Amino acid sequence: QENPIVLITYYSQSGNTKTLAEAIQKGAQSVNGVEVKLLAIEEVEVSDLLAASAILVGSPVYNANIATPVQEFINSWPFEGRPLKNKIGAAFATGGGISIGEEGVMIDILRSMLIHGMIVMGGEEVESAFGASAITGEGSFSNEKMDEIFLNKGFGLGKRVAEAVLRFNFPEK
Ligand SMILES: Cc1cc2nc3c(=O)[nH]c(=O)nc-3n(C[C@H](O)[C@H](O)[C@H](O)COP(=O)(O)O)c2cc1C
Repeated sequence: QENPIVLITYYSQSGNTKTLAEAIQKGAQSVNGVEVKLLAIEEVEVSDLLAASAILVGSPVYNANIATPVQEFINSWPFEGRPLKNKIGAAFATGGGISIGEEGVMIDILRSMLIHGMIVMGGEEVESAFGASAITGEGSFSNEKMDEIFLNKGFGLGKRVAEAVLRFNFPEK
């Protein structure tokens, strides 16, 4: 039998959300028994969504909201018959500044997932309760390299989602 698939997908203009997605990928890959796929949203086919047992979606914060291409991507998901029901869902986001949008963006993503009947979850620690988020442009977090604190949140989210997939092992609809 093939391993269940964890799909990590993101939109990223300047690379930050992709970097966080890669940390999530490492966390998911640290769990034996799952296949991990990392794709930009524009590369995702409906078949990728249907084949996945878990879907993690990441967006940059744009004017305190989810980036439009990410919302359009989610709006394109198949809904008739609710084929994404019972898949595990999680969110991640990067924002330039502290407390100017990332939490809202993650909640927006989780809300859309709930409409699809997905089972949503957050990260490992209370600091990633809504998902993994990173600040990329304020104070000491404006470095070229993403701060370790955020990469660890990403790793923890990926690991937790992969473990949940194995634990629940939802039957395919
Ligand atoms: C049009 C636009 C609007 C933005 N608005 C916000 C905002 O409201 N709050 C915030 O924290 N960051 C904001 N940012 C900063 C981005 O969220 C941040 O740089 C993010 O890490 C970019 O992700 P990326 O490198 O994956 O494209 C904005 C960036 C752009 C381009």
